[in-house]
Amino acid sequence: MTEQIVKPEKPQVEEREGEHDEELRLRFPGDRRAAAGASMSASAMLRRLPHLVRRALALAWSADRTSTVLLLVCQALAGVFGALALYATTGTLTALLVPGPVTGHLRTAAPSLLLLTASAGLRAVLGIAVVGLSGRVSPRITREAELALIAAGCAAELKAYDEPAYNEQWEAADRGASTTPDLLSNAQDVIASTVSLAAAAGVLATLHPWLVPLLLLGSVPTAVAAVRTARIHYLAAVTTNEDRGALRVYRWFLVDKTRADQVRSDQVTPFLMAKYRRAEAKIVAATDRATREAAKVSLLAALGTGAGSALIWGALLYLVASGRIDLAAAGTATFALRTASSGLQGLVGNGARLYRMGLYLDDYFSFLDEAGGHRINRGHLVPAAPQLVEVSELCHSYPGEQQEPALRGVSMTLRAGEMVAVIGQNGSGKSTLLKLLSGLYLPQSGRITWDGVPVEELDADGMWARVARVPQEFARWPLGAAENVHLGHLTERLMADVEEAAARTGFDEIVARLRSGWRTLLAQGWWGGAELSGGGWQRAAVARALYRTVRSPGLLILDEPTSDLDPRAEHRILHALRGLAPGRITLLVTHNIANAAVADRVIVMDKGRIVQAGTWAELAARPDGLFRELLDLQRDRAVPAQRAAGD
Ligand SMILES: Nc1ncnc2c1ncn2[C@@H]1O[C@H](COP(=O)(O)OP(=O)(O)OP(=O)(O)O)[C@@H](O)[C@H]1O
Repeated sequence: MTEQIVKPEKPQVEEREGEHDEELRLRFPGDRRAAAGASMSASAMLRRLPHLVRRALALAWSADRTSTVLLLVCQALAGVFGALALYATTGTLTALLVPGPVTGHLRTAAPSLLLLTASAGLRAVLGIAVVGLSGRVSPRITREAELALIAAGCAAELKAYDEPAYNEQWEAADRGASTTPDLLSNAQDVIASTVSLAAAAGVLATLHPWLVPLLLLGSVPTAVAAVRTARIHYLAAVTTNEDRGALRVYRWFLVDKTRADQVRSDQVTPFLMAKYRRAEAKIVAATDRATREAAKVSLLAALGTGAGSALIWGALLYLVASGRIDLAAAGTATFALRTASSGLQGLVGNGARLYRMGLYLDDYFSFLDEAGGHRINRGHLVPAAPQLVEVSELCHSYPGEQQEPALRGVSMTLRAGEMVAVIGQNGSGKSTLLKLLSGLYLPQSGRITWDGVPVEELDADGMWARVARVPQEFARWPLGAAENVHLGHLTERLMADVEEAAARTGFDEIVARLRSGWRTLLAQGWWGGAELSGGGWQRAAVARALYRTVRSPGLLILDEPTSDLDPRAEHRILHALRGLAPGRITLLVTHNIANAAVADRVIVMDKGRIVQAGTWAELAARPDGLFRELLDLQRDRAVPAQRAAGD
């Protein structure tokens, strides 16, 4: 009998938005930033601009001094030659437009013509130099801005990442960083337009005193509209922050290698794509709204500008008709007016762009200064490896209305040479406790002291230098096998220490099977890269912590370090931990109650509290309590059917 092959149906996607269809929200709320942007008036921005331009110049300076100086010089000279060319043009026109034989006029106009040709030529050459130098400086500024942003991000306290506001500030700063090189070129354009406008206005002023005020009056609608539309677009960008953040997250989850298998086997693509489309639709709607609003403003401005033009050309006609200026002067004025209005338009357009960039850059530089208000700012005492760590009444809550406190009044004492196992159900606060003991979070209430000194008074880097840890979700660094162990912390016996740490976890056996051994890049998908098994990566993570103990850290903190390991590898690591225990404080979180027996003491956590403590044997001997319950459950492997059969 043959089985019929049925074409599988495409998975149906729930398109409806309901209570079970949550969108990514509130992680990137843009409302507060939008309010801040909306309240930043053009005059306030005008006051801040010199400061922002100075900082952008400082970035350019640190990126490439020579090119920055050359760029500024070339830009200034181009402006000067532009102005000279304009004066020479008006001189030429004045000489040519007077009545009489043209040959005579040509002779009179010759010096102006010569000046015009030379100035225009030099300006063109300088313009090319400016483009070339900008092309050189811009990518360097981008890199410099990016590095400064990354450094500021790394200088923030870990708790910042739990705050939605921090993510919002990071997003805004990231966008600001990408506008830094544009700010410089835009500032140059503003300078160039100003020079050209000033030159043309100078010419107009000599022809008749009315012309300049009229010209400026006529440009008011364009200027107001330019600033308003800049703000409209900025606000549209800011209020769609969370949706753009969501797009990035969906995109990343859909295309990243680490989840590629689940994307396929769970057939999640249509579902996430639908969410992607919904987020994108919101951005498009906001952008369309902004475009419509901006178009209305521009239309009104165009009407105003038209009226302004009519006014100035009417005034010029009146001046000629009433004999206040002659025909030659009128010709010159026409030319100067065209130059002036194109300079003015450039000034207004670039000024408005500068204003908009200023809003973004303000976000960027504020983040650099404060790391989103979370810059690490602790004491300066550099600690030695602690002999005694005391914890008293420690509490910790993560931000968010949904969150119960993760730790509620934890007290404990840890002594050098002691190994303590921490067990408890999921969410009982074990990892949070380890993060506080590692100095990654500071106590919100209660105290942690190292040899009597509160952790707030210790230098953060000095503290972390004393800690070796295996986090629950350890990094799979896209680095070489040896680099994955030493992470750039080089010891005198570098490879011997790396190999020794690896031998304690069995990572050495895995490396021995790699074609390029310790030099193998652990990043599949890159040339020469290799991928490890889950257990292989965990062995590397534990080897990394053990390598750090070579530099004698005082705390060895391991959060489920053997969860992915086979029994042989697990046994080897527990054995190694026991061997390393003298001389340091070792903390081991494990869900395998049997493994906790390697520790001198076991503490049991429940709902953020320590509910039991003692040696493994003492706790196991008690007839009740959470430890006993968890142990019994772990030992009970008879499924109900087997039990029934045994009855
Ligand atoms: N970064 C975070 N932001 C918000 N809440 C968090 C964060 N990390 C942990 N929590 C919450 O804090 C509580 C304690 O979490 P923790 O990870 O410390 O528990 P745990 O005992 O290590 O759990 P598990 O055994 O599942 O690893 C949980 O309710 C968890 O949802």
